Amino acid sequence: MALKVALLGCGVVGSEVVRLMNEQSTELAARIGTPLEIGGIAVRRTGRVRDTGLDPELFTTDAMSLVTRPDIDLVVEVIGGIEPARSLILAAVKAGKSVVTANKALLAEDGEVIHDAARDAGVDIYYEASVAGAIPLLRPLRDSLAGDRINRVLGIVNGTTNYILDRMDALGAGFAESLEEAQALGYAESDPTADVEGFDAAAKAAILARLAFHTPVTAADVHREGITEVTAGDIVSAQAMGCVVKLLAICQRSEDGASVGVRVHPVMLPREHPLANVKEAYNAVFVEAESAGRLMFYGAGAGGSPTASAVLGDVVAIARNRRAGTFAADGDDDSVLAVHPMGETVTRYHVALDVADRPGVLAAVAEVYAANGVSIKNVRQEGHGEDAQLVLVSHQAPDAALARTVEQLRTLDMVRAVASVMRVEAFQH
Ligand SMILES: NC(=O)c1ccc[n+]([C@@H]2O[C@H](COP(=O)([O-])OP(=O)(O)OC[C@H]3O[C@@H](n4cnc5c(N)ncnc54)[C@H](O)[C@@H]3O)[C@@H](O)[C@H]2O)c1
Ligand SMILES: N[C@@H](CCO)C(=O)O
Ligand code: NA
Repeated sequence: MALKVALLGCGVVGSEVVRLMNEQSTELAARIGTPLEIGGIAVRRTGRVRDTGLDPELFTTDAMSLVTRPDIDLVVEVIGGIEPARSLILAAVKAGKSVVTANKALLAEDGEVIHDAARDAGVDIYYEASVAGAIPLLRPLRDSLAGDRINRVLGIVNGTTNYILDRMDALGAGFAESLEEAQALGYAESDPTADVEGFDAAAKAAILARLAFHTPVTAADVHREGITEVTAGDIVSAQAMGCVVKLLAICQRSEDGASVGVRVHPVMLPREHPLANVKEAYNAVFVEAESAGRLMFYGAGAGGSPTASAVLGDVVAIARNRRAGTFAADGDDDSVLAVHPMGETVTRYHVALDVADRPGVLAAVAEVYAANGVSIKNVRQEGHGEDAQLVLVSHQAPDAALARTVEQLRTLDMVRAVASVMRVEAFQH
């Protein structure tokens, strides 16, 4: 008997899922031990002629009836957004169907409800495509690393912003013109807010943190800063330190192990770090685990066919589970660690100050750092006379103390302007 798949959404990803299921039907059937068949495709409008080679009767606008149809075994949700995706997934799960979804926004907002429902119903929910597209990442975190203790995850999980920052680094271009170029090439959407403001990366950070630390984390727990304020001057400052600027999703266990911090913001990263060499719109995730050490996962984070590859991998995994008469309950959130606020997260700051080159300036600046309990790692001066710049890199300190330091530096008479402020990341050990 064929395994019947209901497809919800036939856009960029959905249409590639259809194409690959058709093209690889023989291989997929061999791998699963039974043929895969598309039982129905939910679309917003059925009017358009579709170039899928499929029976037009398969298309429906009634997604709810499709997901609960008794002959459907498995539902693939590639509509995106919160509703109706959430109601459709919950209805499918309650009707005993396993689900594959690429929907990071929904999983980051309401993942626990969906995972609990799947566990209660004894069905699978797989979502490899939701973070870093084609890159096998979530199942390695969930399965291969289940015997280890993960301390930190650093990820370039948004291709659009990586492309923009890469152009700024390579060409000295500004943010606005790099964004325009990304849009012209089809990397950035016409409304790029979710990417450039870090919402997309924050949703992915929540999903990664949940899997890495076995604890519930939602998008609301993630501190988020995008790249719209990164200037050509920041990039030059980074280059002067042998760094590149990257937008990172960072999920980090606190030193005492009692809590986790989850954040998305631009960082300066030394060029020798493997993530610094992730160019264009590629994604990569760097995992630091107690026993496994440093691991990196690299590849295409988006695009119809890479994302469909991850979706189909999940379909095969679920099909194999079904044949074995089992399902793989997702991370049972055994830890329930607190998520600490950004102010308590330990970070380091790079700060460049436009100052006049006069006696007492460095002392006054150093005093502000000292008053906030922040130790300076190194300081250098660029230029001289009225055009001097002091560049300071701090040791690690709570982010709140560093942010306070910068605010107080702004009020010093001898500081003409705070030219660049950015957190610095490096290898942890
Ligand atoms: N495109 C990528 O590279 C990529 C990568 C990783 C994850 N994803 C995720 O995959 C999902 C789909 O992304 P996409 O790029 O294919 O989006 P898309 O906009 O191209 O496709 C979504 C499709 O769903 C349809 N749709 C909307 N509401 C519907 C409804 N109620 N019933 C039936 N169909 C409906 C839309 O008409 C559209 O054709 C999203 O969750 C996205 O975050 C996409
Ligand atoms: N918009 C995302 C792709 C989908 O996750 C990116 O730029 O990486
Ligand atoms: Na992935």
